[in-house]
Parts: sequence; C-alpha cells; structure tokens
Amino acid sequence: MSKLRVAVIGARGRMGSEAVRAVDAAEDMELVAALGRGDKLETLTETGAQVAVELTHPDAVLANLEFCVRNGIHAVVGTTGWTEERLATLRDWLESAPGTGVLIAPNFGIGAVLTMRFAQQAARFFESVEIVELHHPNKADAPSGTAARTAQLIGDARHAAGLGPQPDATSSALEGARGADVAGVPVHSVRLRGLVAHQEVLFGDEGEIFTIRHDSMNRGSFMPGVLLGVRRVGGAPGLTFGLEHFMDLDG
Ligand SMILES: NC(=O)C1=CN([C@@H]2O[C@H](COP(=O)(O)OP(=O)(O)OC[C@H]3O[C@@H](n4cnc5c(N)ncnc54)[C@H](O)[C@@H]3O)[C@@H](O)[C@H]2O)C=CC1
Ligand SMILES: O=C(O)C1=N[C@H](C(=O)O)C[C@H](O)C1
Repeated sequence: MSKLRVAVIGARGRMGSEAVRAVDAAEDMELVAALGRGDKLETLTETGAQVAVELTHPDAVLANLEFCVRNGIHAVVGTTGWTEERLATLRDWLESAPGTGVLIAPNFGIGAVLTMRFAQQAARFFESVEIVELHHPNKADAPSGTAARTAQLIGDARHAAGLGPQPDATSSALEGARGADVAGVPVHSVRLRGLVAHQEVLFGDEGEIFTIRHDSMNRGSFMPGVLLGVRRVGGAPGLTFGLEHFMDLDG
C-alpha cells in the first residue's frame, strides 16, 4: 500500500518538530516536506504532499490554508485563533475545492477532547461554571483555543437548556479580575514557566463542586491525535471542527 505523503508547516516550532518526528515514525506515512517560516509554500506541490499539518501562528495560518485548499492539499490544523469570520473565509475557499478536507482541532489530546465532551454534558446541571486554563509563557494567544471552544460548548448547552446568566454579584472589580467572558463563561488564563497545557472546568451548585481537569505533560501527548487527523482528513471533504468527529466517543 502506498504511503500518505505528509508535510509539516511550522516544522521547527514546539509542536511542529514533534509532528515531524511522529510523521517520520509512522509506517503508513512519508514526510515529504518540513517547512519553517520563510520557506516557500510551493514546496508542498513540488513534493506532491497530500496532507499538510499546520502548526504555526494565528497570523500565518489562513494564508497557509488558502494555498493548501487552492491546490487540493488536505490540512490538519492545530493552530489557534479561529473566529467565525475566519472560519467563513475558509469555508468559502473549500466550496471551490470539492474533495479537499480541512480538520481544525482546538486540541489533539484525547483527554482534552473528552474534557470538552464531559463539560458539554455537565453544563445544564450546574448553576455556576468557570474555566481556568494554564499554559507555558511562550504561548501567543489567550485564552487558549481549547478554553474558548469549551466555553462555547458550555454556553450553547446552557442556552439550549434554558439557563440564564450565572449569578455574580460583583459590582466593583479590577479590570481582568473576573477573566474573559466567552459565551457567558468566565475564562481565566495562567501563564507559568514549567507548564505545558492544562485546563480545569469548575462547575458549582448548592453544596457541591464538580471539577474536570486535563493535563498535557508533554507535546508527545498530542501526536496520536495529529496522526489520526492525518489518516482521516482525506475522507472528510469540507471543514471538520474538532477531533471528536474522527473519534467514536459513544462507542
Ligand atoms: N491543537 C493542539 O492540540 C495544539 C495547538 N497548538 C497551537 O499550535 C500553534 C503553534 O504552537 P507552538 O508549536 O507552541 O508554537 P511555536 O512558536 O513553538 O512554533 C510555531 C512555528 O511556526 C513557525 N512559523 C510562523 N509563521 C510561519 C509560516 N508562515 N510558515 C511556516 N512556519 C511559520 C515559527 O517560526 C515557529 O517555528 C499555536 O497556535 C498553538 O496554540 C499547540 C499545541 C497543541
Ligand atoms: O499553545 C499551546 O501550547 C496549546 N495550544 C492549544 C490551545 O490554545 O488550546 C492546545 C493546547 O492547549 C496547547
């Protein structure tokens, strides 16, 4: 069986270098290109890449994906910074490229995907909810893509269940003290040397607290998810948002 021809964009970064190693070690894949900042995207077409793994920066990801989609190269994207407007732009490009698939995974960690699912399930049962995400201090964005996605899923579930805003009597606060409001959920971002990627979702109601916590101790933890995405994205034309769509969570 022929191997999947895979490229990594952002190959010299923390995640990209790990992805290069993982793709290289996968028996069903061939690493055909490892692009860093300043390298030409044309290398992707010249090397016949079938799937590109995109792990760069929110400012760079759209241009890289435009090139991939216009050239029929499937993409597995870990880069953060997605807004509805950016997603709409990407969907427009994909409409003109039937057969091309893009997976955007806010988090490739299996435990992080489960955290999001469990938080979504728990949302309607608790009056209060807050998210604390904790990352290394070199991270470019805050809140994390994972926390933003988790908050959105919780906010949507609360709305669907008819829950109103959560109680909060704060009438005076230093700016930022209550975190960022994402879909009605306060999100607090910690940046601390020594951390990799961590998240706590705290649910509260009268007399009980329910906490869901996930810790990525190293970036190797993301690689099974990256490889799953690479194997599956070619069979999923259009935009897939979230690795859970390639996992049998209810099985
Ligand atoms: N979805 C997930 O599970 C994960 C996502 N991330 C996200 O992945 C992204 C990268 O994270 P890190 O690897 O920690 O960052 P990093 O800063 O270590 O690496 C990014 C690399 O991309 C390069 N780069 C920037 N612009 C480029 C361009 N136009 N073309 C090619 N290379 C370019 C940089 O020079 C750098 O080497 C971030 O958005 C981060 O939040 C990080 C970890 C897990
Ligand atoms: O930058 C990181 O490190 C991570 N970014 C992603 C995010 O913003 O959610 C995924 C993970 O948290 C690590």
